Amino acid sequence: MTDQVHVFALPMTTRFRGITEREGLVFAGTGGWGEWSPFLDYDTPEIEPWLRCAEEAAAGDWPAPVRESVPVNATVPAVGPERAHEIVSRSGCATAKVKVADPGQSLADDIARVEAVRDALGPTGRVRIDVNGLWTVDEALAAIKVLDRAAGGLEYVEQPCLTVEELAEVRRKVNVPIAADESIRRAADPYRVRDLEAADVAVLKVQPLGGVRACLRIAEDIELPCVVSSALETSVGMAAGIALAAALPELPYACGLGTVSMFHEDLVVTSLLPSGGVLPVLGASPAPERLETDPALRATPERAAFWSKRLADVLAYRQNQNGERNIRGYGN
Ligand SMILES: O=C(O)CCC(=O)C1=CC=C[C@@H](O)[C@@H]1C(=O)O
Ligand SMILES: [Mg+2]
Repeated sequence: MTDQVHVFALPMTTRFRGITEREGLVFAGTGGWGEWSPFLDYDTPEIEPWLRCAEEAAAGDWPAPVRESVPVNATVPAVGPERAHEIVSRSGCATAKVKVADPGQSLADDIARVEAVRDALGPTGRVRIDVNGLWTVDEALAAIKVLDRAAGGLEYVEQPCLTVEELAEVRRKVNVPIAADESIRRAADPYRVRDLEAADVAVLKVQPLGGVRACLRIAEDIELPCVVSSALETSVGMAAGIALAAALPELPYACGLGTVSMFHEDLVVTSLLPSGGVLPVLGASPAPERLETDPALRATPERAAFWSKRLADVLAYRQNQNGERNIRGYGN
């Protein structure tokens, strides 16, 4: 791996998505820096679009923004009510997304967390929940009713169940809007959500879905209001999510792009952390300056070797698929 590709490992302030450390790699291109940081449990075919997003950023090939800042929601992991209240109060955001249905936790834990978030936001704030597909339809119908009351009204429920068919059934039976996340970014056909009338909102994550331009095409074709959400990127990769939120013709929801706050350290000196509930739109992704000054942010040689092989595997997969061997716009 040449010296323009750096593997990072950042400790997180709290467990989220089952991890407490975030790994990935960044590489320089002619127009900026790309971050390629697919989750470790994703296989080779699924992580290829993540690389296309990083290549687009490194090439500086983002479409023009239509706004200068984007509204951001606070993100509340499956923590206790006191910590949840603190996260939201400190965020400066008027919207909060609350993780619920975390394995090993109870509905009572979720109720307490959601009630604390409502208390922190006040009556005009917006509360959404994210289930990551972990409820059955019956569990969803019961839990949504209870959590809608606990929240003083939910803005929407993200991915209450695993399948598109289950989302559609829940949507027909509840009065709370349904947002589709995994049913879009992990689906062979992201438009089944539209075809089965399974959601009211489409969640777009720029890395899993292959970049800003790819997401704009999905947004145009899926015929649903869209919200942008991160894949827990550092500030280098977060710039791409902001670029997507900045380029969407309509942006009716605060975006889940405040997750750099989950890292103890960041790759850039001026982290992309929301101020007053918004993030500024950047023309290009920022350079990971701190990798030069703080070697502790770099991954171990063993992990760097893991990521080097992961990159080689996805490039070999790409070659088998369509004959391209190198990172687009960047020779190895
Ligand atoms: O949308 C947000 O508020 C933050 C991002 C977020 O919730 C997620 C990021 C990546 C994977 C998941 O853990 C989760 C999600 O499902 O949206
Ligand atoms: Mg989600």
